[in-house]
Amino acid sequence: MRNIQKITIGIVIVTLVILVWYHFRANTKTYTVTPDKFHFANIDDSSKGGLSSSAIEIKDGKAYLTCSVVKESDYPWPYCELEISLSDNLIRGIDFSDYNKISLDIDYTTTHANKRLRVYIRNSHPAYTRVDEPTSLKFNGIEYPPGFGDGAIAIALDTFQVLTWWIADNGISIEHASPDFSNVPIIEIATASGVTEGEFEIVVNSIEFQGVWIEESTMLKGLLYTWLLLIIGFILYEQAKLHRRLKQSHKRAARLFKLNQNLNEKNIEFSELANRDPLTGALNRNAVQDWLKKMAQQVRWGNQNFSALFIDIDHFKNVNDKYGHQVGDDILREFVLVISTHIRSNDFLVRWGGEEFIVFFPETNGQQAMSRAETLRATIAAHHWCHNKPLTCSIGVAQMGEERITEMIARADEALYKAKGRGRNQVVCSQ
Ligand SMILES: Nc1nc2c(ncn2[C@@H]2O[C@H](COP(=O)(O)OP(=O)(O)OP(=O)(O)O)[C@@H](O)[C@H]2O)c(=O)[nH]1
Repeated sequence: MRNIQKITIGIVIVTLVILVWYHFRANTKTYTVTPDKFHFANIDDSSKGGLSSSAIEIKDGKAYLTCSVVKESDYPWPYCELEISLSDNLIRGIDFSDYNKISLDIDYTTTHANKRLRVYIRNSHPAYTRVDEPTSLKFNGIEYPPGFGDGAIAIALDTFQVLTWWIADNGISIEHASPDFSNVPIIEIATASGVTEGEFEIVVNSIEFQGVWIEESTMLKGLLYTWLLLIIGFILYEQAKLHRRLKQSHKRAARLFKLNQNLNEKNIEFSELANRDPLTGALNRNAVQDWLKKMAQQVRWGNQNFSALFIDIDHFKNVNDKYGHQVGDDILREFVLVISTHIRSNDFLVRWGGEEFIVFFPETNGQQAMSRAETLRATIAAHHWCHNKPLTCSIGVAQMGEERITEMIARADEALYKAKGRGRNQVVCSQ
């Protein structure tokens, strides 16, 4: 399996796991505020000159606050409340900014018509908190009717509001006028603001802050970016692969091109070799076969004269015997060179076998051929050879008549035979 497929399958599985995990709320985080962990205390207006009274009892992890609110005093806002200290000072509290709800399970009974409770989550900040002044803690507040036996009610923290009198009295800047839960040393649960008198019982069954480890939007963004990265990665990977393949195929094409060139060169070389005698470089029989057929046709149609010279080196065996085969080879090569330089460009010199050569003369009749044969014979006889000894040759001449090429060659051969018989180093023309 390709790597990209493995990565895709991996990310699909991770995506599904995250979605399932999110769906079943495994993402939820909680922070419980209980009397076991924190100090729960009762407060009432008696400390401020009021006549109200209250008592608190902690039992089975629950807090029971009973309270009699009495108005007949100079204190204008009688109340009682449950104060939960999350810290031993007003400066350092708990950071709940990562939570988005507070779940309150409170049973509330009262003789008063107002069945609501005030909940304050007090926040501390150096900008407005004074160490010895509890009212300087920010009032993030809400009022709600908890009911009795209704179970937990989750209240979104963003529904809390900062009390306007606290903002005004403390000269709070706009920057700090909005709810803040980043440093909470105190939570307060108090009777409603309009309460004047009556009997109250507040039972705090549980207080729990709720949040999520990862916000849904963050999670979705994360998944989206991961998929985008994967797609971009995939496109880049495919492009790189395509580029690589293209480069490889260019290289292959260049290699093939070179190979073809070499093959062509070799073909030319081989066909040359096939047409040439490897020792002397003179043409061989094969090289002139087609050309000879054409010439024979031309002669038959009366278009031209065509003659052949059958040339044989005299006593060549003696040369071999006396100077060695190697020198014999050198003389053969030299012989071809001398003849080649004394014939026309449209004449053909062919090594017919051993030390026998044929020169084909197109556009040449028997008389002209005799004359040129004589010149060649004289040139050979006058040449200064590599073994420093004179060398001669005998030549049989034939002009092509109404016959086949082989017949003309046979006649030239016969003439050569006659030349040899007459003492060599001479030219004899076939009649
Ligand atoms: N060095 C060399 N010798 C060759 C080659 N081909 C043929 N010969 C020799 O050519 C000689 C031909 O000898 P013969 O046919 O007896 O004739 P000759 O000695 O030339 O005498 P005449 O033709 O009668 O004048 C032989 O000794 C061959 O070995 C070759 O490629 N290289």
